[in-house]
Formats: sequence, C-alpha cells, structure tokens
Amino acid sequence: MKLWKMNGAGNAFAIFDARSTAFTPTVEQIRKIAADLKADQVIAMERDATKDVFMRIWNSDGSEVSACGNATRCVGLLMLDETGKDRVTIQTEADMLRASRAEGGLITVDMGSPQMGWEDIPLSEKMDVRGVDLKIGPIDAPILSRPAVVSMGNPHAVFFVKDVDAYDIPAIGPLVEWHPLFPEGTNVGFAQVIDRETIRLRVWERAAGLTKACGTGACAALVCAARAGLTGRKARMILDGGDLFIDWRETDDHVYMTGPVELEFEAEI
Ligand SMILES: N[C@@H](CCC[C@H](N)C(=O)O)C(=O)O
Repeated sequence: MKLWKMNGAGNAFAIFDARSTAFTPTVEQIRKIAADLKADQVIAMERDATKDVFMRIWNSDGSEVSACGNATRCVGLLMLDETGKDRVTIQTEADMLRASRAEGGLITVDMGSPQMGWEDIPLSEKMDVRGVDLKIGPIDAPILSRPAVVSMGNPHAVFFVKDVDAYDIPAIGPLVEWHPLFPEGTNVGFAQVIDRETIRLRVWERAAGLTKACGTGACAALVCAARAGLTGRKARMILDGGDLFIDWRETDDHVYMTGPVELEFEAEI
C-alpha cells in the first residue's frame, strides 16, 4: 500500500491508498499513526463508483469525521497528477467536492455551500447562528462570548477578536469544543479581521487540537465574517502555516478554497 505524508499550509496528513488494499484501522492504530507521523488527520483514499476517489477522514484522536478542507487539496493534487485531468471529483461523507489547479502551483477545492441552519451545525437548541448564546470565563466578565456558527460539512464556532495572539487557545479551545451546545463537538476559530479582504485566523480543531491551518475553518471564518458584514466575500486568510484564499461566490453559493500543498515523503508499506 502506498503512503503519502503531505501538508496543506502546515495542516499535516498521513494519506493511505486504500483503493486496492483494504485499510480498516482501529482507533488505537489511527492514534499511533498520527503520533508517529505527526499527522493532524489520517486519510484513506478509497474507490468510488462514480467519483474519482472517496476520501475517508480520521482525526488524530481516532474519531472519523466527514470533512477536511486541506486534506481535500492534498488528495486533489494526487488525483490530478494520477489522472491527468483538469478537474477531479472527491466524494467525502459530507459532500462531493471538486479540485483543480490554480496559479503558482496552488490547488483549489470547491467546498460546496455552507450550511446555516442551527440543526445543520448541529446545535443542541435553536439559536441565532450569527452569535450563539455562549460565554467563556466569569459570568459577569466573560473572556469570549457569542461565537458565530456554521457548518462546512463539519461544525465551526468562530469568535471575532481584536488580537488572536492575546488568547490562550489550548486552554479556551477545549471549553468550546465540547460545550453542551454542540452535541457533536465543534472546531473553534479565533478570527481577527485585519481589513475587508484579510483575516488572521487560528483554529482549535475538534479532536485534533491547535493545528497550523484548518481549511474548513478558513471557509467557516470567511462565511461568518461576510455574513456579519465585516468583510467582503473574498479574503486572504493568514494561518500559522501559510495563507489560504477563500472565495464565497454569489453565483452558486459555493465556497472555493485555494492554497498550497506539499508532499513531504512517499513510501510503500
Ligand atoms: N484539518 C481540517 C479539518 C479536520 C476535521 C476537523 N478536525 C473536525 O473534527 O471536523 C480542515 O482542513 O478542514
């Protein structure tokens, strides 16, 4: 079986080619692979009846999830190289996604439409998704409150802050990640709007922790910012591991994510 170690803007993946050999790891095996290879997620490329490939995703804690934007760009590059096509289709548990090449060796993925309903996120009760009733810290002087929420095939809560570097994300992230308002947990973004076309973002990922970049997190932060009128529908997202360019197009309501992909090594195992 072929294994690729890749990253998208520093978000690290161990990608297994499970198209001709079955790959059915236990939770413990996923945890060990992620720890040994320093991967935020473990990915299996499987055969799909109608799409170029099916992408299965596990977080580093061993839980299976339905979306991972940066891994979709990595798998997209592998499939573009392998097939020679201009555009490839990637099926995930969440959606059918399309990947293509962009200028400067970057890869673009059409991430589909954001889901805005409170049941879609999901939340445990009906709330205004533009700012949910959640406070972190002392009741009379919360450190953070009212994150915006959205689903990009996975749940995201986004706090808009003045200075992302002023927050102890490893301490705050887990308090939001498993807050009872999120029955399936949530990814937690800390977004600082620099100007209408630029956002500095750090993401505490559900079941993976603080990563150098989160693709769906970047899409979620841009959607929440644009929905609140803080930015336009296109922005450069500055993450710890590099930049992602997000474009939430009015024409089809889809979110397009463009960014770098790096192959660290490949091996036959
Ligand atoms: N790294 C990702 C997101 C991976 C899944 C996430 N931690 C979750 O549990 O939903 C990305 O690039 O989107």
